[in-house]
Amino acid sequence: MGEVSPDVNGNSFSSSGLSPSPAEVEVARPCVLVLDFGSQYTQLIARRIREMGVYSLSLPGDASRDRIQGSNPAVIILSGGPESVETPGSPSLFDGFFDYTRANGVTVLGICYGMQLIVKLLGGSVKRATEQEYGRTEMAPCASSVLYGDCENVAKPQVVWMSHGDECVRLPDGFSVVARSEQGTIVAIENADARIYGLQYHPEVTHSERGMETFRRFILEIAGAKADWNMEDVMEEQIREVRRVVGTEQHAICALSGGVDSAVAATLIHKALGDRLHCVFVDNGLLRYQERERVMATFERDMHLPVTCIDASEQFLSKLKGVTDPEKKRKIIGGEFIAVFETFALTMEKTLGKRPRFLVQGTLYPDVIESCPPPGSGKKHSHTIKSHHNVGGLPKDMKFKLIEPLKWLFKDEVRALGALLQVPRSFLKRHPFPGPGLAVRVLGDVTAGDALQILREVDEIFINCIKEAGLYDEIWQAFAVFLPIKSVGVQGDQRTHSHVVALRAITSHDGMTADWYQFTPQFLASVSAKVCNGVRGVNRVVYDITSKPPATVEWE
Ligand SMILES: Nc1ncnc2c1ncn2[C@@H]1O[C@H](COP(=O)(O)OP(=O)(O)OP(=O)(O)O)[C@@H](O)[C@H]1O
Ligand SMILES: O=c1[nH]c(=O)c2[nH+]cn([C@@H]3O[C@H](COP(=O)(O)O)[C@@H](O)[C@H]3O)c2[nH]1
Ligand SMILES: NC(=O)CC[C@H](N)C(=O)O
Ligand SMILES: [Mg+2]
Repeated sequence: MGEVSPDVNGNSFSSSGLSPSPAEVEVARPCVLVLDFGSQYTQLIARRIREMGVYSLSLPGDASRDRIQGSNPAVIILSGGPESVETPGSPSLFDGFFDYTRANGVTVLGICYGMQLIVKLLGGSVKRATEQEYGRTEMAPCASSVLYGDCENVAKPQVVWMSHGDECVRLPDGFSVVARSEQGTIVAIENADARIYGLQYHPEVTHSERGMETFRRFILEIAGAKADWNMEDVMEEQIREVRRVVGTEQHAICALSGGVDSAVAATLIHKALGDRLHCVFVDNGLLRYQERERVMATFERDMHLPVTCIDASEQFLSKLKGVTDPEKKRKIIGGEFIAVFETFALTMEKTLGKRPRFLVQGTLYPDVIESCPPPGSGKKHSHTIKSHHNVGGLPKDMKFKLIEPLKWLFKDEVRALGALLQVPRSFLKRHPFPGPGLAVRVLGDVTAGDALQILREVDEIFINCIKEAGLYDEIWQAFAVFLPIKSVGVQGDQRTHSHVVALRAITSHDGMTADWYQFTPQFLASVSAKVCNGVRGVNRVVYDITSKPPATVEWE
């Protein structure tokens, strides 16, 4: 474990040992192997397995027989993916895959695309569905299966999370249907003799209410995997790894944002490097109401980390002037962040006598997944959903080597690691705030009119109302969005033609799937009144009632 491998930008980083690079896969220890067909959830599957204390790796879906065999899988999970199995050239398994699994007693589970692939390859049929299913769907087991605890849950409905447009319409010989959705779609299949199972929905996402129960039964009972892997080793492993990569002389800069991830990353790296770590917080002009003052005060008071604050707001905003394309905005912001860090490194060189060569970022796995396929994750079939500023938004020629100790972790794992590292609770409880900040919440040109100012005021009112109602901790993330449209209103008997703002609040565990938060109508009414009364230029407030999928959390 712990090879230095090139990251998405061609720089070096220390891989965490949680999701090894291909070079690290030559391990004889039996594992649960996730074969990746480009799902947004591949690492989530691997992570769910880690939560069960079971060792897990991932490889590309079309990996060769030798590569798969070399990783010694006791169980193979075929992930979902954006392609259709009916499209010529769509990713598939090596020839003779099922002969191999049968001969070696490997248990197989296909999820979504993975299930469709099983059905197609073994002689059943998959078609474009008349009704696509995205997000919340109700289904019920229709036959006794260990997946659902034998007879116990037959005919009992459960809410599951779907994301598919194709469906299995005829099963291969030896397979039976064990669950259907409320509209009759086949959502679970099995061939217990051949040890092959399939789920059309995503048991790995927390919004599938009993998904983990089913997933657990599959891994532990049906496949009989061993639970002998310990997540607490991660911290020690990372500290050792960072020391190895940075050595005893070099210095590192840590980009601190006031958010959970960078606070945890900084604490971890501080343990490894001590005062060779130099933290920097950037005011990019896209921060929330009084964010800079609040964050700097918290760093000093609670974290006792020396942090330099750099005001680069004019630099960011001038580059963003007139830019409306969301991906362009993200790339500009990623580039400007690095430009600021490089200038800071030069300043540090004057006092230290050497330039810090490493940049620590609190990048998480969801940032990476949605930005681009990371090497070593086995992902090469995924679509880019958005380029997170700290991953897909970075310039190719940057001079730092990246250290991203949380790169294979999800938010809730980071919070758990933070608690282990005694990061103050005030940090761990904060809602996530994206690096590109309000730029992805002002749709269109960020610098147009007083959009940023209006958004800051609306956001502050909304968050304060949530805090006053005691709801902050049960909501995963809440914010306002500035829409580049105006609507007609009547205020004080006068006709107004003013801005519309949207409010969004979600529940989630890891940012990968989310549901909208169900406020009471009274709460929404009071926020709406406060916003229209208190913020000049706004005469209409709407509430976003879309889950992820089909929407993402941020609007851009
Ligand atoms: N204003 C900023 N100044 C310096 N670094 C930043 C800033 N905003 C973001 N970053 C860097 O980008 C990384 C990714 O941002 P992201 O918002 O995902 O994480 P976070 O801010 O640490 O945590 P959270 O997701 O809880 O807000 C951060 O961990 C940090 O390293
Ligand atoms: O560091 C970040 N850099 C980014 O560029 C970025 N874009 C989105 N987010 C946050 O990630 C989570 C998932 O958001 P999306 O569903 O909008 O992709 C949510 O918590 C988002 O706020 C970002 N974080
Ligand atoms: N999430 C998935 O795996 C989707 C599989 C396939 N692309 C479909 O739409 O049915
Ligand atoms: Mg943040």
